[in-house]
Amino acid sequence: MMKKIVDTARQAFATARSRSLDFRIKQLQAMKTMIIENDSEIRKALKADLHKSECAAYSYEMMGLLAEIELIIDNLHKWAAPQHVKKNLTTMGDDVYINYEPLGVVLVIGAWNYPLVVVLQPVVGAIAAGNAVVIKPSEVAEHTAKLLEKIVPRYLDKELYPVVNGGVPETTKLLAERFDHIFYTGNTSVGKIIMQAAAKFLTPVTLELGGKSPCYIDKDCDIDIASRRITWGKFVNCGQTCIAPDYVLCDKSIQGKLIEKIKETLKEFYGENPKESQDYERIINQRHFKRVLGLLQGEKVAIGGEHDESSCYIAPTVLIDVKPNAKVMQEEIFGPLLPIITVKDVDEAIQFINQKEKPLALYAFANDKKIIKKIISQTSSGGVTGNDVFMHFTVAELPFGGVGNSGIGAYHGKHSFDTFSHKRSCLIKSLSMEGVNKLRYPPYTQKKVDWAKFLLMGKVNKKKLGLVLLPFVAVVAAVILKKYRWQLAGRGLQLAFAVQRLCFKQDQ
Ligand SMILES: NC(=O)c1ccc[n+]([C@@H]2O[C@H](COP(=O)([O-])OP(=O)(O)OC[C@H]3O[C@@H](n4cnc5c(N)ncnc54)[C@H](O)[C@@H]3O)[C@@H](O)[C@H]2O)c1
Ligand SMILES: CCCCCCCCCCCCC/C=C/C=O
Repeated sequence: MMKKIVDTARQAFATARSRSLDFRIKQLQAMKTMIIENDSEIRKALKADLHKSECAAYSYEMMGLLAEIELIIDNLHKWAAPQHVKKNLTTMGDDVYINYEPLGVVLVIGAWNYPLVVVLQPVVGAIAAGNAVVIKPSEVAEHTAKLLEKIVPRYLDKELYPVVNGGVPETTKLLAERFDHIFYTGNTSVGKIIMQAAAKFLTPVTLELGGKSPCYIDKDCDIDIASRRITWGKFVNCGQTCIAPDYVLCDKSIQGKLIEKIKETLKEFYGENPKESQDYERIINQRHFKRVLGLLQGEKVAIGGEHDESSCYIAPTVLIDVKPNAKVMQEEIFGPLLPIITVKDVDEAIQFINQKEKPLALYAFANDKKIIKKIISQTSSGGVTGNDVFMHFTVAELPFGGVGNSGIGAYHGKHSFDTFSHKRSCLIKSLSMEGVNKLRYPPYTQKKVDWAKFLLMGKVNKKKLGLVLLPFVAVVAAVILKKYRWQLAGRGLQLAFAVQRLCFKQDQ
């Protein structure tokens, strides 16, 4: 069955219909219509999967997706146009450019935490670049997965963009097929399985993974503001956000104030009892509920800790005086627990961060921007936001992706288009002016080497410079005199090559 789906997509790609820019734009417009016309079904599915409110479903998933589609539609002609490049003296008369080409049949595998946007946003980039795309939503967010299987074929080309649902056995079968690119979003362990499967066919991969994103708070900082921003980023979607601040590093002297402010903010955001708030999500399933709860064991709870297995509810929870070797510090939390670890200064924080795998995001709060710049220059992470959380993710011009254990490659906006395109180097020469090529043909002489150095590397023999420069100056002048540009440019080039031939004759 998987073979048939992939073969059909490949045959559809071979018809070349996905290469037409008009076709790509129509498919992207159809996806936009799909989101708008199925607005309420999408919100219902996200509510059923993660208890997302209608507003959160729109602002954290649909809005970003619609913005991405619009950005790509508006820019596609510009991005897909051949990109002419700087030439050297031997290729001056040639057509030299980068051609953006689709890769072929791409597999997009999504995760469950933002199950609409993390599946469809890469698909938007892959369609924009002209590919066929096999879409594999996460089975863990089953309502959204089923909805996508139902609505995508109603709006998009069924052969080019099939949706495949299923769990590990189905995905394993899918991975046995040959793809031209695999774009995977999910955890690092499965990322390794994806890469192994891709290696069999030398298929390139983009791996959008996770990790423990640190958050440093300098003691010279507006704790009130920092606490509000961190509370938002940590507890939105019940902590199940790839770029959520995983843990806080701060001076012991500010720990008390931080807790007090987070407590106040939680009350403001979610009321006295977050369980009753429309805006507080749930853990995706019992397996993850048990996993997150297991990380609480033995820790000192300063805020929260309440939980209810039947509804997969875990209250926003803050842990204090957490030891660096605690269980909660050994894996990405991906739930509403915020451990605070005290450090004596920024250097100790940097050392702490650098002892761990490179995270997907890094946050630093400080009044003094130099401290933030110091952390940026002495650590590594997929992305950084200073004095806030998440915001680098929202800028389409910034590539979004990890580094090291947090991922390979990046996407968003033009970066998505690039990820799913092959940049093909193209050079088209005229069949005339063969004389110029003499220097590359044997028998070789030192003179020929000198000429090659001049023409390809710009290394100049000063004696000949004046003689050779003259005709090229003519070419430049011709370009300036637009009216006669082509005739004069042609004459100038002929003259330039004639002079070169003459020089050769003298040299031989
Ligand atoms: N970088 C990002 O953009 C981003 C976004 C969202 C989530 N994440 C990360 O994803 C993780 C959470 O997602 P998850 O991994 O629990 O999601 P998940 O369980 O939904 O798995 C992701 C996908 O991998 C597939 N899969 C699972 N096991 C597999 C196997 N053995 N072989 C082949 N395919 C398999 C699933 O079917 C699913 O489609 C976190 O680490 C989070 O940080 C990263
Ligand atoms: C009314 C609320 C508007 C808030 C908009 C902020 C958007 C922030 C986007 C964060 C989305 C994170 C998606 C993450 C994927 C990884 O897990």
